Amino acid sequence: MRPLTRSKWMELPRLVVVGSGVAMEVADVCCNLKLKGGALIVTGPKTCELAGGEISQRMEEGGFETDLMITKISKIEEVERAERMAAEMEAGFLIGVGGGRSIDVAKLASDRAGVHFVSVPTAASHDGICSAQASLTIDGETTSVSAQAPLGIIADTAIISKAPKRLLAAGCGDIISNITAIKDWKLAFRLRGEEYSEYASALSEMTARMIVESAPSLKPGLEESARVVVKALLSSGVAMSIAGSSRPASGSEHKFAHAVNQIEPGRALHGELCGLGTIVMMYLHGGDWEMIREALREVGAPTSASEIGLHEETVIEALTSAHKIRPERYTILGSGLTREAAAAAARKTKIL
Ligand SMILES: NC(=O)C1=CN([C@@H]2O[C@H](COP(=O)(O)OP(=O)(O)OC[C@H]3O[C@@H](n4cnc5c(N)ncnc54)[C@H](OP(=O)(O)O)[C@@H]3O)[C@@H](O)[C@H]2O)C=CC1
Ligand SMILES: O=C(CO)COP(=O)(O)O
Ligand SMILES: [Zn+2]
Repeated sequence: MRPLTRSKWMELPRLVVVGSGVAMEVADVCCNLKLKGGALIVTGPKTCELAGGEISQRMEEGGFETDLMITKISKIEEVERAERMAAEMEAGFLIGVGGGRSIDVAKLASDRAGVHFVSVPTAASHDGICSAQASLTIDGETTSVSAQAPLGIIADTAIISKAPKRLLAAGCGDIISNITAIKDWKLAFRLRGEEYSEYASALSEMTARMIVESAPSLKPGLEESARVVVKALLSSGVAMSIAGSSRPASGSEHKFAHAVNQIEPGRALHGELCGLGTIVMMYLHGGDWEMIREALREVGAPTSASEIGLHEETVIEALTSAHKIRPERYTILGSGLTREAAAAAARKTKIL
Protein backbone atom coordinates (compact mmCIF):
# COMPACT_ATOMS: atom_id res chain seq x y z
CA MET A 1 0.00 0.00 0.00
CA ARG A 2 1.42 3.40 -1.00
CA PRO A 3 1.10 6.03 1.78
CA LEU A 4 -1.12 8.99 0.79
CA THR A 5 0.00 12.59 1.25
CA ARG A 6 -1.89 13.59 4.33
CA SER A 7 -2.26 17.26 3.45
CA LYS A 8 -4.21 16.19 0.34
CA TRP A 9 -6.71 14.08 2.20
CA MET A 10 -9.59 14.93 4.46
CA GLU A 11 -10.24 12.65 7.41
CA LEU A 12 -13.50 13.05 9.28
CA PRO A 13 -15.18 11.09 12.07
CA ARG A 14 -17.87 8.61 11.03
CA LEU A 15 -20.14 8.77 14.09
CA VAL A 16 -20.53 11.65 16.56
CA VAL A 17 -22.73 11.08 19.58
CA VAL A 18 -23.44 14.09 21.81
CA GLY A 19 -25.88 13.98 24.71
CA SER A 20 -26.58 13.30 28.35
CA GLY A 21 -25.37 9.88 29.53
CA VAL A 22 -24.11 8.74 26.11
CA ALA A 23 -20.76 7.53 27.53
CA MET A 24 -22.62 4.62 29.09
CA GLU A 25 -23.54 3.49 25.56
CA VAL A 26 -19.89 3.16 24.57
CA ALA A 27 -20.12 -0.57 23.76
CA ASP A 28 -23.16 0.00 21.50
CA VAL A 29 -21.35 2.81 19.70
CA CYS A 30 -18.32 0.55 19.14
CA CYS A 31 -20.61 -2.24 17.83
CA ASN A 32 -22.28 0.27 15.49
CA LEU A 33 -18.86 1.27 14.21
CA LYS A 34 -18.22 -2.47 13.59
CA LEU A 35 -15.15 -2.33 15.80
CA LYS A 36 -13.73 -5.74 16.66
CA GLY A 37 -11.25 -7.12 19.17
CA GLY A 38 -10.06 -5.71 22.46
CA ALA A 39 -9.90 -2.03 23.35
CA LEU A 40 -6.99 -0.25 25.00
CA ILE A 41 -8.45 2.62 27.01
CA VAL A 42 -6.02 5.53 27.48
CA THR A 43 -7.08 7.85 30.27
CA GLY A 44 -5.71 10.18 32.95
CA PRO A 45 -5.54 9.63 36.72
CA LYS A 46 -8.59 11.82 37.52
CA THR A 47 -10.53 11.02 34.40
CA CYS A 48 -10.04 7.31 35.01
CA GLU A 49 -11.95 7.68 38.27
CA LEU A 50 -14.57 9.92 36.65
CA ALA A 51 -15.21 7.98 33.48
CA GLY A 52 -12.37 5.71 32.26
CA GLY A 53 -13.05 2.94 34.80
CA GLU A 54 -16.78 2.90 34.14
CA ILE A 55 -16.25 2.96 30.38
CA SER A 56 -13.96 -0.05 30.71
CA GLN A 57 -16.66 -1.85 32.71
CA ARG A 58 -19.36 -1.01 30.15
CA MET A 59 -17.13 -2.25 27.35
CA GLU A 60 -16.50 -5.56 29.16
CA GLU A 61 -20.24 -5.95 29.74
CA GLY A 62 -20.71 -5.32 26.01
CA GLY A 63 -18.36 -8.19 25.20
CA PHE A 64 -15.12 -6.26 24.53
CA GLU A 65 -11.92 -7.21 26.32
CA THR A 66 -10.23 -4.05 27.71
CA ASP A 67 -7.00 -2.87 29.25
CA LEU A 68 -6.45 0.51 30.91
CA MET A 69 -3.44 2.77 30.49
CA ILE A 70 -3.17 5.78 32.78
CA THR A 71 -1.17 8.64 31.29
CA LYS A 72 -0.15 11.95 32.84
CA ILE A 73 1.75 13.60 30.02
CA SER A 74 1.48 13.89 26.24
CA LYS A 75 5.03 12.88 25.38
CA ILE A 76 6.12 10.65 22.54
CA GLU A 77 7.35 8.10 25.13
CA GLU A 78 3.75 7.73 26.32
CA VAL A 79 2.60 7.14 22.75
CA GLU A 80 5.21 4.38 22.46
CA ARG A 81 4.04 2.86 25.75
CA ALA A 82 0.44 2.85 24.49
CA GLU A 83 1.58 1.23 21.24
CA ARG A 84 3.39 -1.51 23.20
CA MET A 85 0.35 -2.15 25.41
CA ALA A 86 -1.93 -2.25 22.36
CA ALA A 87 0.39 -4.76 20.67
CA GLU A 88 0.60 -6.97 23.79
CA MET A 89 -3.17 -7.25 24.07
CA GLU A 90 -3.60 -7.32 20.26
CA ALA A 91 -6.03 -4.43 20.59
CA GLY A 92 -8.50 -3.95 17.77
CA PHE A 93 -8.82 -0.25 18.59
CA LEU A 94 -8.00 2.43 21.17
CA ILE A 95 -10.30 4.69 23.18
CA GLY A 96 -9.04 8.01 24.57
CA VAL A 97 -11.01 9.08 27.65
CA GLY A 98 -10.22 12.44 29.26
CA GLY A 99 -8.69 15.80 28.44
CA GLY A 100 -6.53 16.71 25.46
CA ARG A 101 -3.43 14.87 26.69
CA SER A 102 -5.06 11.43 26.97
CA ILE A 103 -6.89 11.89 23.69
CA ASP A 104 -3.72 12.91 21.84
CA VAL A 105 -1.73 9.94 23.22
CA ALA A 106 -4.49 7.52 22.19
CA LYS A 107 -4.94 9.22 18.82
CA LEU A 108 -1.30 9.02 17.77
CA ALA A 109 -0.71 5.55 19.25
CA SER A 110 -3.74 4.16 17.38
CA ASP A 111 -2.50 5.71 14.13
CA ARG A 112 0.96 4.24 14.57
CA ALA A 113 -0.51 0.85 15.53
CA GLY A 114 -2.75 0.91 12.43
CA VAL A 115 -6.00 0.53 14.36
CA HIS A 116 -9.04 2.74 14.85
CA PHE A 117 -9.60 5.28 17.59
CA VAL A 118 -12.64 6.49 19.54
CA SER A 119 -12.57 9.83 21.37
CA VAL A 120 -14.43 10.26 24.67
CA PRO A 121 -13.75 13.79 25.98
CA THR A 122 -14.53 14.42 29.62
CA ALA A 123 -14.14 18.18 29.27
CA ALA A 124 -14.86 20.79 26.61
CA SER A 125 -11.35 22.18 27.04
CA HIS A 126 -9.67 21.80 23.61
CA ASP A 127 -10.48 21.19 19.97
CA GLY A 128 -8.37 18.05 19.65
CA ILE A 129 -11.60 16.14 20.46
CA CYS A 130 -12.13 15.45 16.79
CA SER A 131 -9.07 16.69 14.89
CA ALA A 132 -6.73 14.46 12.90
CA GLN A 133 -3.72 16.09 14.62
CA ALA A 134 -1.95 15.28 17.87
CA SER A 135 0.08 17.83 19.83
CA LEU A 136 2.98 16.25 21.64
CA THR A 137 6.30 16.93 23.24
CA ILE A 138 9.05 15.33 21.20
CA ASP A 139 12.67 15.93 22.32
CA GLY A 140 11.45 18.78 24.53
CA GLU A 141 9.69 20.55 21.61
CA THR A 142 5.92 20.96 21.22
CA THR A 143 5.10 19.39 17.91
CA SER A 144 1.87 19.01 15.96
CA VAL A 145 1.84 15.60 14.32
CA SER A 146 -0.55 14.29 11.68
CA ALA A 147 -2.46 11.41 13.18
CA GLN A 148 -5.92 10.10 12.36
CA ALA A 149 -9.34 11.53 13.03
CA PRO A 150 -11.35 9.51 15.54
CA LEU A 151 -13.73 7.02 13.94
CA GLY A 152 -16.26 7.81 16.64
CA ILE A 153 -16.71 10.61 19.18
CA ILE A 154 -18.79 10.20 22.32
CA ALA A 155 -19.32 13.53 24.10
CA ASP A 156 -21.34 12.98 27.25
CA THR A 157 -22.73 16.37 28.31
CA ALA A 158 -23.61 15.01 31.78
CA ILE A 159 -19.89 14.33 32.43
CA ILE A 160 -18.56 17.38 30.56
CA SER A 161 -20.88 19.86 32.31
CA LYS A 162 -19.59 18.69 35.72
CA ALA A 163 -15.95 19.36 34.85
CA PRO A 164 -14.30 22.29 36.67
CA LYS A 165 -15.45 25.60 35.13
CA ARG A 166 -11.87 26.45 34.23
CA LEU A 167 -11.90 23.66 31.64
CA LEU A 168 -15.00 24.99 29.82
CA ALA A 169 -13.52 28.50 29.80
CA ALA A 170 -10.27 27.08 28.39
CA GLY A 171 -12.24 25.38 25.60
CA CYS A 172 -13.78 28.75 24.72
CA GLY A 173 -10.27 30.27 24.67
CA ASP A 174 -9.08 27.53 22.29
CA ILE A 175 -11.99 28.29 19.93
CA ILE A 176 -11.79 32.10 20.16
CA SER A 177 -8.11 31.78 19.24
CA ASN A 178 -9.23 30.68 15.75
CA ILE A 179 -9.83 34.37 15.01
CA THR A 180 -6.12 35.24 15.07
CA ALA A 181 -5.13 31.84 13.65
CA ILE A 182 -7.18 32.70 10.56
CA LYS A 183 -5.70 36.21 10.34
CA ASP A 184 -2.24 34.61 10.41
CA TRP A 185 -3.20 32.05 7.77
CA LYS A 186 -4.53 34.76 5.44
CA LEU A 187 -1.31 36.72 5.97
CA ALA A 188 0.80 33.67 5.09
CA PHE A 189 -1.36 33.08 2.01
CA ARG A 190 -0.91 36.68 0.85
CA LEU A 191 2.77 37.12 1.75
CA ARG A 192 4.11 33.60 1.25
CA GLY A 193 1.66 31.96 -1.13
CA GLU A 194 0.90 29.33 1.47
CA GLU A 195 -1.76 26.77 0.58
CA TYR A 196 -5.09 28.08 1.85
CA SER A 197 -8.58 26.65 2.14
CA GLU A 198 -11.51 29.11 2.06
CA TYR A 199 -13.86 26.48 3.50
CA ALA A 200 -11.63 25.53 6.42
CA SER A 201 -10.96 29.20 7.09
CA ALA A 202 -14.64 30.23 6.94
CA LEU A 203 -15.74 27.34 9.17
CA SER A 204 -13.05 28.02 11.75
CA GLU A 205 -13.73 31.74 11.93
CA MET A 206 -17.52 31.35 12.00
CA THR A 207 -17.18 28.86 14.87
CA ALA A 208 -15.10 31.32 16.88
CA ARG A 209 -17.50 34.21 16.16
CA MET A 210 -20.42 32.05 17.33
CA ILE A 211 -18.70 31.43 20.65
CA VAL A 212 -17.95 35.15 21.01
CA GLU A 213 -21.65 35.89 20.43
CA SER A 214 -22.86 33.20 22.85
CA ALA A 215 -20.25 34.11 25.50
CA PRO A 216 -22.67 35.95 27.84
CA SER A 217 -25.05 32.97 27.94
CA LEU A 218 -22.46 30.21 28.53
CA LYS A 219 -22.63 29.00 32.11
CA PRO A 220 -20.49 26.29 33.70
CA GLY A 221 -22.55 23.43 35.13
CA LEU A 222 -25.24 23.68 32.43
CA GLU A 223 -25.49 20.78 30.00
CA GLU A 224 -26.74 23.16 27.32
CA SER A 225 -23.58 25.28 27.63
CA ALA A 226 -21.44 22.15 27.48
CA ARG A 227 -23.33 21.13 24.32
CA VAL A 228 -22.76 24.51 22.64
CA VAL A 229 -19.01 24.47 23.37
CA VAL A 230 -18.61 20.80 22.39
CA LYS A 231 -20.31 21.49 19.04
CA ALA A 232 -17.93 24.41 18.45
CA LEU A 233 -14.91 22.23 19.32
CA LEU A 234 -16.12 19.58 16.89
CA SER A 235 -16.58 22.18 14.20
CA SER A 236 -13.08 23.56 14.80
CA GLY A 237 -11.69 20.00 14.56
CA VAL A 238 -13.50 19.53 11.25
CA ALA A 239 -11.92 22.76 9.97
CA MET A 240 -8.50 21.26 10.79
CA SER A 241 -9.47 18.06 8.97
CA ILE A 242 -10.53 20.02 5.89
CA ALA A 243 -7.22 21.89 5.92
CA GLY A 244 -5.21 18.73 6.60
CA SER A 245 -3.32 20.59 9.35
CA SER A 246 -3.96 22.59 12.50
CA ARG A 247 -3.49 25.86 10.52
CA PRO A 248 -7.15 27.03 10.88
CA ALA A 249 -6.98 26.71 14.66
CA SER A 250 -3.38 27.41 15.53
CA GLY A 251 -1.40 30.53 14.67
CA SER A 252 0.71 33.07 16.53
CA GLU A 253 -1.44 32.79 19.69
CA HIS A 254 -0.75 29.03 19.83
CA LYS A 255 2.96 29.67 19.32
CA PHE A 256 2.79 31.95 22.34
CA ALA A 257 0.94 29.25 24.34
CA HIS A 258 3.50 26.61 23.38
CA ALA A 259 6.37 28.99 24.23
CA VAL A 260 4.92 29.62 27.71
CA ASN A 261 4.60 25.86 28.21
CA GLN A 262 8.24 25.39 27.37
CA ILE A 263 9.30 28.03 29.88
CA GLU A 264 6.84 27.16 32.67
CA PRO A 265 5.39 23.72 31.87
CA GLY A 266 1.99 22.97 33.36
CA ARG A 267 1.41 26.50 34.68
CA ALA A 268 -1.91 26.95 32.87
CA LEU A 269 -4.35 25.12 30.63
CA HIS A 270 -3.74 25.09 26.89
CA GLY A 271 -6.92 27.07 26.08
CA GLU A 272 -6.19 29.64 28.81
CA LEU A 273 -2.80 30.43 27.28
CA CYS A 274 -4.24 30.49 23.76
CA GLY A 275 -6.86 32.99 24.95
CA LEU A 276 -4.21 35.30 26.44
CA GLY A 277 -2.15 34.99 23.28
CA THR A 278 -5.19 35.85 21.14
CA ILE A 279 -5.62 39.21 22.91
CA VAL A 280 -2.03 40.22 22.13
CA MET A 281 -1.94 38.81 18.59
CA MET A 282 -5.21 40.56 17.74
CA TYR A 283 -3.54 43.81 18.87
CA LEU A 284 -0.50 43.08 16.67
CA HIS A 285 -2.85 42.44 13.73
CA GLY A 286 -4.42 45.86 14.37
CA GLY A 287 -7.75 44.16 15.20
CA ASP A 288 -10.33 44.59 17.93
CA TRP A 289 -8.38 43.06 20.84
CA GLU A 290 -10.80 44.58 23.36
CA MET A 291 -13.63 42.49 21.89
CA ILE A 292 -11.51 39.34 22.36
CA ARG A 293 -10.66 40.36 25.92
CA GLU A 294 -14.31 40.99 26.74
CA ALA A 295 -15.46 37.64 25.27
CA LEU A 296 -12.82 35.80 27.31
CA ARG A 297 -13.84 37.68 30.42
CA GLU A 298 -17.50 36.75 29.81
CA VAL A 299 -16.72 33.04 29.59
CA GLY A 300 -14.61 33.23 32.74
CA ALA A 301 -11.25 32.73 31.02
CA PRO A 302 -8.17 34.61 32.26
CA THR A 303 -7.35 37.88 30.53
CA SER A 304 -4.16 38.63 32.46
CA ALA A 305 -1.03 36.69 33.30
CA SER A 306 -1.41 37.33 37.01
CA GLU A 307 -4.76 35.47 37.13
CA ILE A 308 -2.95 32.24 36.31
CA GLY A 309 0.23 33.02 38.20
CA LEU A 310 2.36 33.58 35.10
CA HIS A 311 5.49 35.58 35.73
CA GLU A 312 5.97 38.82 33.81
CA GLU A 313 9.34 37.61 32.54
CA THR A 314 7.75 34.41 31.19
CA VAL A 315 5.23 36.40 29.18
CA ILE A 316 7.87 38.68 27.67
CA GLU A 317 10.25 35.82 26.95
CA ALA A 318 7.42 33.80 25.35
CA LEU A 319 6.37 36.73 23.19
CA THR A 320 9.92 37.28 21.95
CA SER A 321 10.66 33.58 21.33
CA ALA A 322 7.26 32.34 20.05
CA HIS A 323 8.18 32.85 16.37
CA LYS A 324 10.85 30.13 16.73
CA ILE A 325 8.18 27.52 17.43
CA ARG A 326 7.27 25.76 14.21
CA PRO A 327 9.13 28.49 12.24
CA GLU A 328 7.75 27.30 8.90
CA ARG A 329 4.29 28.45 10.01
CA TYR A 330 4.34 32.14 9.07
CA THR A 331 2.38 34.47 11.37
CA ILE A 332 2.15 38.11 12.43
CA LEU A 333 5.17 37.42 14.66
CA GLY A 334 7.31 37.35 11.50
CA SER A 335 10.96 37.07 12.47
CA GLY A 336 10.21 37.94 16.10
CA LEU A 337 9.29 40.80 18.42
CA THR A 338 11.88 42.90 20.16
CA ARG A 339 11.76 42.83 23.95
CA GLU A 340 10.49 46.43 23.96
CA ALA A 341 7.71 45.68 21.46
CA ALA A 342 6.71 42.55 23.39
CA ALA A 343 6.50 44.42 26.70
CA ALA A 344 4.60 47.30 25.09
CA ALA A 345 2.03 44.96 23.46
CA ALA A 346 1.55 43.00 26.70
CA ARG A 347 1.01 46.19 28.70
CA LYS A 348 -1.21 47.86 26.11
CA THR A 349 -3.51 44.81 26.04
CA LYS A 350 -3.37 44.50 29.86
CA ILE A 351 -2.22 40.90 29.90
CA LEU A 352 0.58 42.35 32.05
N1 LIG B 1 -4.73 17.43 18.84
C1 LIG B 1 -5.21 18.64 18.76
O1 LIG B 1 -5.70 19.05 17.68
C2 LIG B 1 -5.21 19.49 19.96
C3 LIG B 1 -4.52 19.10 21.06
N2 LIG B 1 -4.52 19.87 22.19
C4 LIG B 1 -3.71 19.40 23.31
O2 LIG B 1 -4.57 19.05 24.37
C5 LIG B 1 -3.92 19.33 25.60
C6 LIG B 1 -4.78 20.26 26.42
O3 LIG B 1 -5.95 19.61 26.79
P1 LIG B 1 -6.64 19.95 28.18
O4 LIG B 1 -7.89 19.15 28.22
O5 LIG B 1 -6.70 21.40 28.34
O6 LIG B 1 -5.59 19.45 29.23
P2 LIG B 1 -5.34 18.07 29.99
O7 LIG B 1 -5.60 16.91 29.13
O8 LIG B 1 -4.01 18.25 30.55
O9 LIG B 1 -6.45 18.09 31.14
C7 LIG B 1 -6.39 19.05 32.16
C8 LIG B 1 -6.80 18.46 33.48
O10 LIG B 1 -8.22 18.35 33.51
C9 LIG B 1 -8.56 17.09 34.06
N3 LIG B 1 -9.92 16.74 33.63
C10 LIG B 1 -10.39 16.42 32.41
N4 LIG B 1 -11.72 16.21 32.46
C11 LIG B 1 -12.11 16.41 33.73
C12 LIG B 1 -13.35 16.36 34.41
N5 LIG B 1 -14.48 16.04 33.77
N6 LIG B 1 -13.36 16.64 35.73
C13 LIG B 1 -12.23 16.95 36.40
N7 LIG B 1 -11.01 17.02 35.82
C14 LIG B 1 -10.96 16.75 34.50
C15 LIG B 1 -7.48 16.17 33.56
O11 LIG B 1 -7.44 15.01 34.36
P3 LIG B 1 -6.39 13.81 34.16
O12 LIG B 1 -5.24 14.19 35.06
O13 LIG B 1 -7.11 12.62 34.59
O14 LIG B 1 -5.98 13.79 32.72
C16 LIG B 1 -6.25 17.06 33.73
O15 LIG B 1 -5.76 17.00 35.04
C17 LIG B 1 -2.59 19.96 25.28
O16 LIG B 1 -1.59 18.96 25.35
C18 LIG B 1 -2.80 20.47 23.87
O17 LIG B 1 -1.60 20.57 23.15
C19 LIG B 1 -5.26 21.00 22.28
C20 LIG B 1 -5.99 21.44 21.20
C21 LIG B 1 -6.00 20.72 19.95
O1 LIG C 1 -4.15 23.27 19.67
C1 LIG C 1 -4.40 23.10 18.50
C2 LIG C 1 -5.60 23.69 17.88
O2 LIG C 1 -6.41 24.28 18.84
C3 LIG C 1 -3.51 22.34 17.64
O3 LIG C 1 -2.37 22.99 17.80
P1 LIG C 1 -0.89 22.85 17.43
O4 LIG C 1 -0.84 22.48 16.01
O5 LIG C 1 -0.41 24.22 17.71
O6 LIG C 1 -0.30 21.85 18.35
ZN1 LIG D 1 -5.43 24.70 20.69
